[in-house]
Amino acid sequence: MYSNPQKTDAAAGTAALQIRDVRKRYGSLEALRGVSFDIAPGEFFALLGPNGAGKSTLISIIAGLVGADTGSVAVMGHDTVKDFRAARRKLGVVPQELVFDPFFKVRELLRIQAGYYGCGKESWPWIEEMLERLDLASKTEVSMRALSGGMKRRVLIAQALVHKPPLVILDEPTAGVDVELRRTLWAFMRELHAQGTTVVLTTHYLEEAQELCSRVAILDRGAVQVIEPTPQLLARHPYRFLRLKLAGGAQLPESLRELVTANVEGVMELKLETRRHPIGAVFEALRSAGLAIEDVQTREPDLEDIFIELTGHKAGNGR
Ligand SMILES: Nc1ncnc2c1ncn2[C@@H]1O[C@H](COP(=O)(O)OP(=O)(O)OP(=O)(O)O)[C@@H](O)[C@H]1O
Repeated sequence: MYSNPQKTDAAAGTAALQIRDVRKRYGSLEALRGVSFDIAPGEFFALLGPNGAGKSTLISIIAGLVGADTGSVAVMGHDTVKDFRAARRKLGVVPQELVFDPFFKVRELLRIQAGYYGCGKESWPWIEEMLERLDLASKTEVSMRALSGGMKRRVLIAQALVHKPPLVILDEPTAGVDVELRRTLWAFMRELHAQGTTVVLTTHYLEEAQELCSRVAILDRGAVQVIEPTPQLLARHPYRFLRLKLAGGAQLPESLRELVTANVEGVMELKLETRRHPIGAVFEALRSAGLAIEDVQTREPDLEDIFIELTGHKAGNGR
């Protein structure tokens, strides 16, 4: 079983991840402009942002793969530069890119990876458990180069977890993967989280972040725009959406047209600010214009709406 990796660190009150004023330039481009935040042990945290926001740069700095120009990062209290080895042992990163050694077989690769962290045969039962859980049991003797993209991603996930790190960072783990792997991965991560693992996730699928993560940071142009518990972020926007289809394909009265945010085959979506446009007033305007409603639905704003409002970008999964 996966023993609780968090107990000692949580008891000591140490942040799982502490980021202090991290800056990074690539030539004239400021990829990170002074990023600071903490993640507490046991959080399921979403790091979101449009393309180019700086998420992967920040993750590479946390993993010690890229150096920050200034600032510091500590994983479970271990500085990622001064105390690199200890910090690295506390961290598992599932990278966005499929990077692997093509010649190793799956089980062999995982055992070697465990060895890098100083874990010997005592880690083998955990490796076998992960092979089962990630549906890799039939691939243990297959070499990496012969695996499909989805299977390679499963191995990368196992590779990141091989030393049972208390902090796991997943960089776009579900980009381009099938529904089955997505389900397997989230069930597995939820279980590890329930046992004490701190999880940080970047994703363009905001419904995943909304469902899984208790707190969200939105990074944009190298800076943290917002960092809040998910329910608070969802609740602070005083509007809702009304989807309407009018009988006979009729058009809306002039006074309501400015509220339309989408119109697909006669189904219109209106964004209603709760105070300025009470729903009753919309129905009243339709009734006095002699218009009949064929279908109606309301929808609360979700993380995707809030992301668009804050960054001016779609997160990437469309709707
Ligand atoms: N090695 C590099 N050399 C030069 N510029 C880089 C390098 N790595 C990243 N950048 C630039 O830094 C900015 C931040 O990139 P980064 O990959 O961190 O963003 P991201 O939020 O992870 O984006 P995505 O969601 O597309 O992965 C981008 O403008 C990118 O082009």
